[in-house]
This record gives sequence, C-alpha cells and structure tokens, in this order.
Amino acid sequence: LIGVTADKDKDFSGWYQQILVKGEMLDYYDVSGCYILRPGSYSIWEQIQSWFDKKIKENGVHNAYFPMFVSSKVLTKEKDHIEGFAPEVAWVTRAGSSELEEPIAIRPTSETVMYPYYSKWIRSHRDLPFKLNQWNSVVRWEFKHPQPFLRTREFLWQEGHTAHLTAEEAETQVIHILDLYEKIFVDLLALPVIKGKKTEKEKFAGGYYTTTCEGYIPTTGRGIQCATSHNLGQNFSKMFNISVENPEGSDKPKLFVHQTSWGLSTRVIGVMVMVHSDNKGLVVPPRVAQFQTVIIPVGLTVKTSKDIKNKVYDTCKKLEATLKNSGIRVASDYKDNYSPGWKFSQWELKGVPVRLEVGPKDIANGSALAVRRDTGTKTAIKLAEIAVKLPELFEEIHKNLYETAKRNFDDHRVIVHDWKDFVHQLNQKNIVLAPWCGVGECEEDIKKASAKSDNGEEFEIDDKAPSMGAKSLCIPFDQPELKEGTKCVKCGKPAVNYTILTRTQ
Ligand SMILES: O=C1CCCN[C@@H]1CCCn1cnc2ccccc2c1=O
Repeated sequence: LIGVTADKDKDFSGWYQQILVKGEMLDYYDVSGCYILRPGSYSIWEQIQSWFDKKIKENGVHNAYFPMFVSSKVLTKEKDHIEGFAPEVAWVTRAGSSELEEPIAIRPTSETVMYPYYSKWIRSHRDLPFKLNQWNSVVRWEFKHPQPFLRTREFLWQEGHTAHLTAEEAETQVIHILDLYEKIFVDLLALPVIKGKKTEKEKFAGGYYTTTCEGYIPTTGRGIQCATSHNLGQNFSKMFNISVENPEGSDKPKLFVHQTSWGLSTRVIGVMVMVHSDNKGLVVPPRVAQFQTVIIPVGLTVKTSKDIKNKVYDTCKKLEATLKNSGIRVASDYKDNYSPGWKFSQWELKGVPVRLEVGPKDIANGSALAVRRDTGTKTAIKLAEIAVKLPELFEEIHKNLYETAKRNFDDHRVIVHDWKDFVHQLNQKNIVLAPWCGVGECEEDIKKASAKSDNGEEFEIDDKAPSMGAKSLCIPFDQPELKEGTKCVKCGKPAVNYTILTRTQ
C-alpha cells in the first residue's frame, strides 16, 4: 500500500477513491455501482446502528424483517407513487434457465411491502402507535455516475415506518427522528447539518411533507441530503386501507392512521470522509473510528540491547491491555519488517485519530508520545494517566473536527436577494439562502438559469454530469427574517420564505 497520490482540491474524485481503497474502507466490485464495505467502514456503520437502534427502541420502535422481493402487482399498486421511480427498480425475471411467470422486483424501499400487513395487523386504535424499523439493504438501479457510499446501486440503511391515531402524534414522531438524525451527524460523525423542509418539488411524492438533514461538501461547494424523515399524512393509509374504528364510537366513520417513514443510509460515511479527510488519507472522528488509537514501538535499532527491546514491547503490550480494559478501541503494530515512519503513514492513511509512539526514551519518562491525526500535534502522556487523558484527547479531536466543518459550512452560506449575484455565489462554492416565491415552475427556472459559469458559458445539464443547475436543498427551519415586500430572487413575485439553493453532490 503506498500513500495517496491524488490531491483533494485538484482531483477530488480520484482522491476520494484512493483514500477509501488505500485506507481499507472499501473495495471495488465487478458489478458497476456496487462496492465492498471492509471493516474500516462497516465498523462505522455498526457504531451508527448501535447508537440509533438504542434510541429508537427507547421510542417504542421494534425491528422486523420483511422480504426483499416485491411482486409487480404490489409494487405498482399506486401509479403516482411509483411512476417517478420506476426506472430505478431492479427486477428478477428468471431463475436458473426458466423464466418467471411474473417478474419480481427487488425492494427499492419497503412501503409497498409493509403496508398491506399494517392494514392486516392494525385493527384497533389500541394497536396504535405502531412502530417498526428495518435494518436492511435496498437496490436502486441508478444510471447517474455511481460514487462510493454516496450513490450506489445497493446500499445499507434503516427504514422506519410508524402509524399514529392523530396528525399531531405523526408530526411529533417526524421531528423526534429528525433530531436523532442530527445527533448522529453532530455527536458521532462531527458533521454540521441544516434541518429543514423539502419543497413540494423535492419532497417524497407519496407523502404529505418531507423533513431533512442537509450537509455541505466544502471541496465542491455542493449540498448533500444526509437523512430524511417524512410525514406521510394519510396518503398511504387510504391507499392501503390502514384504518381503525373510531375511539368515539363504532357509529362514527373509521379513522385512517397518520403515518411517518424515515431513513438514513451508509451515504453518511461518504459525507464524513469527504468533509474530514485530507491528502494524507482518511481522518475518522474518534467516536466512530474502528481503532481510536494505534500503539507503535519506536527508537529500536540494530544496536538496541535485547532487554531494552523487550522492555519496549512489554510496555506496549501492557499499554494495549490497559487501554482495551478501559473500553478504548486500540490497535498495535509490532511488525518488525517496516520502519516506524512507514507505519506512521499507513495508520495516518487509515485515519486513526491518535498514534501512540513508545520507545526507550518514553519508557524512561514513563510516558508515551500521542500524535493527533487531525492537527499532527504531539503530546507526551504519562502512562499512569493515559486511560483518562486519551479519552479527553478524543473529545478534543471530535470538537475540532466538528468546529472546523461548522465554520466551513457557515462561511459558505450566503444570503442573496438579487439574481445577478446568484450564479456568481454558486461559483464561489457557496450555498445560497434566497427569498423565494414558493412556485414550482420558478424552481425549474432557477435550475436552468443557474447552470452557468461566471462568464455565462452554459453547462449542459445531462443525467451523467453532476447537476450543474441549482435546486432547492430545503427550506431551513431556521429562517432569516423575511422583511415586508421581499421579492423572489428569480421571478420577482412576493417571497414566502427563504430556501437554500445549491448544486447537489
Ligand atoms: O426516503 C424514505 C425513508 C425510508 C422509507 N422510504 C422513504 C421514501 C422512499 C422514496 N423512494 C425513493 N426511491 C425509490 C426508488 C424506486 C421505487 C420507489 C422509491 C421510493 O419510494
């Protein structure tokens, strides 16, 4: 494994691929758009899973597992729900050498799989609220350029689906989950996100409204959707007849339940890598890193006496045991066929938050030299205190990663009122907060009119190239004050709110 040869700012996609493969998070697979998640990334998914699973169980959600296959009849039950997505659906048409009577779809999401059973199982209002979640994978046969973690034909995610007696309860559920998502980003992945509501055009067409956590990729200046929590209203319950008798009396009309559905996928690992990693390789936030620290013996040469060498290895092994016993995820690298310098670069490539160097001098001082992956700063830590000092260092690193990303995000979010500034700001890697009329066609015009460089050259908007037209990312919950008479940035009609407009990753 050699170092990273691509530069993050000059060759972003080459850099991204290299650090994922050389950092041993992922490998390429012979089916296009599919990737292998190696322990370095799968362990991060496990950290996210265990944190989120505990939280949703506290919220009364139960995990279940439904089949990955959906019959054509069931999948296409509701025309308008599926029409926009149909091109992405993968179908099984043959088994062995015999054609199937009916093609069977592989789930792209599980509403149509689950809701016929919600209708069957939910009979009385006493069965409510009804909350299930699946940890599974889904398949969407996208034709846009695949990107590891961000756009893959199969991905791991969780999909939660709840049913409630009242609209208020559904509303509360949507926001509760969105707040948990925000905590995954801020507290686990050290990623700042903006919470908001999707526009009518960008929302999940089958739902009532969609709320979202949106992130920012500084290198490209693009926004990226990181997680969604939908209020489905009663659209699906009317479609699938998920109803209960009226608690006020059987003479009253039956009530269709109010539903929510919410999902977060392994895409978040890609966002974390893109935001925090650098030209030396991966930088993994300590709370999710597969290994939070790695112990590397140093200062041993051919001239080092046997007993000094043994003393160094013994100290390392004791240190390893001490750290493991205090719940720290620790690796060690005692290979005798690589120099310390070589090991340093390999473990920096893998993004381990803190390297601990232990050599004859350190032992003499009863300390180890801690080297931070995020800033490179070195601190000697007394071995006697290391089980306490190291977690404090992890917290400092998490805070630094988060604050750096937050500053970057905040510094690249600008408010624009005049269209003439709009495209220029997009081309400055900024995402734009602009007053907007709320009219769908206007959103279309913005997309077309913003696919330009500063000197007016048109970017062709085709499905292959990343979309150069700006679209609305979300209407942020945290709105600037909308002054009386403010006009839409594009069409000049009265603005109804500020929306975030950006090109998307
Ligand atoms: O986001 C979520 C969160 C988790 C549960 N599902 C919702 C909505 C999924 C929307 N969607 C997204 N891609 C699709 C692709 C093919 C068929 C159907 C769909 C589809 O319904």
